[in-house]
Amino acid sequence: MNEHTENLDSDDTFEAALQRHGMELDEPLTESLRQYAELMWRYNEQLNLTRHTTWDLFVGRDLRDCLQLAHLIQPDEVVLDLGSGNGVPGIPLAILRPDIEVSLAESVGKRAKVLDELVTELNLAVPVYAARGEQLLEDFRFTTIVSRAVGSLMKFCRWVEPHWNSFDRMLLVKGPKWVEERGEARHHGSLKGVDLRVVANYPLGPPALDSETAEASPDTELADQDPADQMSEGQGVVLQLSRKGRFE
Ligand SMILES: C[S@@+](CC[C@H](N)C(=O)[O-])C[C@H]1O[C@@H](n2cnc3c(N)ncnc32)[C@H](O)[C@@H]1O
Repeated sequence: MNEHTENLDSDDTFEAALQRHGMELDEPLTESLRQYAELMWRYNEQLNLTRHTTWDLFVGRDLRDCLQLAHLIQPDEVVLDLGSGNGVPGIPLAILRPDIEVSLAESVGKRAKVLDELVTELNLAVPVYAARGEQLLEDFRFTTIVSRAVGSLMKFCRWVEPHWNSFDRMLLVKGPKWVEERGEARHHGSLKGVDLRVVANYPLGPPALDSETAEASPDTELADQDPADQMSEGQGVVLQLSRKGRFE
């Protein structure tokens, strides 16, 4: 057991955490999500993937963000999780919404390999690409790109700028710093021609904490860049970015 798993509270249960956070899920979904978290925690012993190693953190941070996204996606959508890392939000989204197609893009090979093993063990039809998400847009089309804790708004706008024909919209999970990021992106002209809307707004802070933006660096262990490092009170948001006049 390493430092990232030793906090596991064996007295806590998934069901109790769901109840504390006011979430109700059907039994088959609960079982699949439990299996995902437990598998991810097992891989976490070899490769630091997350610091969310309690049911409270898994439910209050990871699942909370994924449920917000799950409500925003239309039936039959084709979704790319860009910068999937430990599988959030893509894997829970694929479990919560079996009617949509989800793919994962992860630029660091060893993390992509773990994601591949996770989806295989979970029996999910979810392709995993060991690639930069924006490069995938050269060959594939998606209706929605989802992402959490991968890069600033400005960075995302720059990555996808040449590829707007390859997707309809992005749904980015952000913490309270999104306002600063919007200022930076506007300052650099990155939001020109982009329609930016807040499509979900939900409280952060105990017991449901934040999924703040962490800059992704391939050289850094994933758990060291974990959104939990930047916990703060306030509102979590899902931002929708689309090309002006092209997505209603
Ligand atoms: C901080 S982790 C976030 C993981 C997960 N999305 C979450 O919310 O917990 C960011 C991940 O994005 C990956 N990444 C960064 N830029 C990427 C890109 N352009 N395409 C694909 N993966 C990328 C990094 O390797 C890292 O695994």
